[in-house]
Amino acid sequence: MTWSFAVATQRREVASDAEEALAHVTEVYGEATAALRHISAVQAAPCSPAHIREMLQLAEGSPVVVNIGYGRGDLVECNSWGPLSYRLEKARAAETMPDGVGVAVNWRPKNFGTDRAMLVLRSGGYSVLMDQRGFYSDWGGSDGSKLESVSLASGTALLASYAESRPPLKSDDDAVRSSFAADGWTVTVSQPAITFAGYLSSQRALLVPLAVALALLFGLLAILWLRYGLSMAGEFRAAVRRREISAHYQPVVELATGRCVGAEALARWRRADGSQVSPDVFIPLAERAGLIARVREQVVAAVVRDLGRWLRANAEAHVSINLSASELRSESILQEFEETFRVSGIDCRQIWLEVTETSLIDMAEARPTLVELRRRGHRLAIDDFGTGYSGLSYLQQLRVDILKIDRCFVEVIGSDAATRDVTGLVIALAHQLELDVVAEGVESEAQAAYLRQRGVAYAQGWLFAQPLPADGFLVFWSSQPGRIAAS
Ligand SMILES: Nc1nc2c(ncn2[C@@H]2O[C@H](COP(=O)(O)O[C@H]3[C@@H](O)[C@H](n4cnc5c(=O)[nH]c(N)nc54)O[C@@H]3COP(=O)(O)O)[C@@H](O)[C@H]2O)c(=O)[nH]1
Repeated sequence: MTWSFAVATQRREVASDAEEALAHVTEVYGEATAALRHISAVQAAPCSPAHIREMLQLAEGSPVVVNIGYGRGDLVECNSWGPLSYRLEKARAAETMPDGVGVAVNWRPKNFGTDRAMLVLRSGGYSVLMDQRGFYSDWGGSDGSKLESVSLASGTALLASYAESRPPLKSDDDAVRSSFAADGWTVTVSQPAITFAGYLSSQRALLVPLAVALALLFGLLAILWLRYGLSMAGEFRAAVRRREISAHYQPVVELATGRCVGAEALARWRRADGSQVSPDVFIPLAERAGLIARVREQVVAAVVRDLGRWLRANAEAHVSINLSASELRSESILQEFEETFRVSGIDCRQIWLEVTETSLIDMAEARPTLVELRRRGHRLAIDDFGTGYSGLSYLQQLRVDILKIDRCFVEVIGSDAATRDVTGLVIALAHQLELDVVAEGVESEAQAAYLRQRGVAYAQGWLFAQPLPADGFLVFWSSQPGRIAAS
């Protein structure tokens, strides 16, 4: 049971107790009015022995009536115990109940004990005395419920006794209260409000085993995750050692003509069981294990092996390669690239280099490497543009050539999302900076049309092609009108 459910349940319980209390009050009152009706119908001479006997029998036979008195004027002449030898004034009825019976509340008769509070029902010459404690006792509420007050419609509350004066209510304490009114009566029932600590303790029998079960489950999951992570890390390390990282190529198309102009190389790792592991998993693993440079080196080797001939045959085509932040911190990549592209005969201008905004946070470390790579002819692209945390200050410190608009700005095109307008602003900004724009993650013709209309030069995404193995990419390239595959 949840906490809010427990609170609502308590409120419902107190409300139902209030209804029950009111039923009890009207029942008690009903017994007294029944006695009043009965005695009013008796034909005996007033205050005769027969009349007094009737009054005594009724009082003794009723659980709620204490005494019945009779008198023709303002004084009681006789009651259930006999004719009165002293002067006793009748209680004055201050209110009238819906059934027409006049009542005096909280009457304190001298000869019944000083703390007893009586309700007196007046009709004809009769006064029926009820002990008001009867309203408060045996009303049958739930455990912890207390009948706080019984009042008349006027608001006058009935004391249970003068010794134990119930009203006025304390309205500012920590209790849940409910009032119910009907037939000229209003009752208020209360229960101490459940506290959260009390709730927890009441749920202990359920919560303790649940907590233990959850702790065991989490422990087990942590162990499995750790073992999986460790085995995955070990497996990956071995795969890198065996040079098993390959590349797939996602075509980049020119939006104005629809023609493929190049590709993005995306690292791929196929495990021994044939399953592919997403780069979203193994690239962070490589970063943590200090293996990212070796992964990138294998991707570059794959590009040279897979597409070297094609690049040499198509001087205007390009392949872009992702660089990680850690690789920009050292200059070792410079020598490696220099050698690789010189030996393979690939023009550096055909190798675009993608870096994310976030990797440029430490510009002082990244800048020298990137400036030198660009001087050699590589084109620099800012990947996932708009999703980094670096602000745009890097654009003042580093000359770049291309902005790759992140998928999240493309997928909102045509939707009602608040970021929809940002897409247009990002494109306008890139144009203002005289940069080429590549839109990522284009999946629909409507998105392509929007981008084309705003002068975006290039796009990649499932609308055109998924990342393809080298063979598939070359088939895609040569199927374009006017394109020839490398022979
Ligand atoms: N440092 C390096 N990071 C790399 C390298 N290879 C990949 N990555 C990064 O891993 C991330 C996931 O890449 P991947 O699972 O390959 O996903 C790419 C595409 O498949 C996917 N994509 C392309 N088009 C669509 C599309 O229309 N819809 C859609 N839902 N997804 C699409 O996007 C990923 C390419 O993202 P990006 O690089 O931002 O262009 C990814 O962050 C890679 O960068 C690596 O060698 N080094």
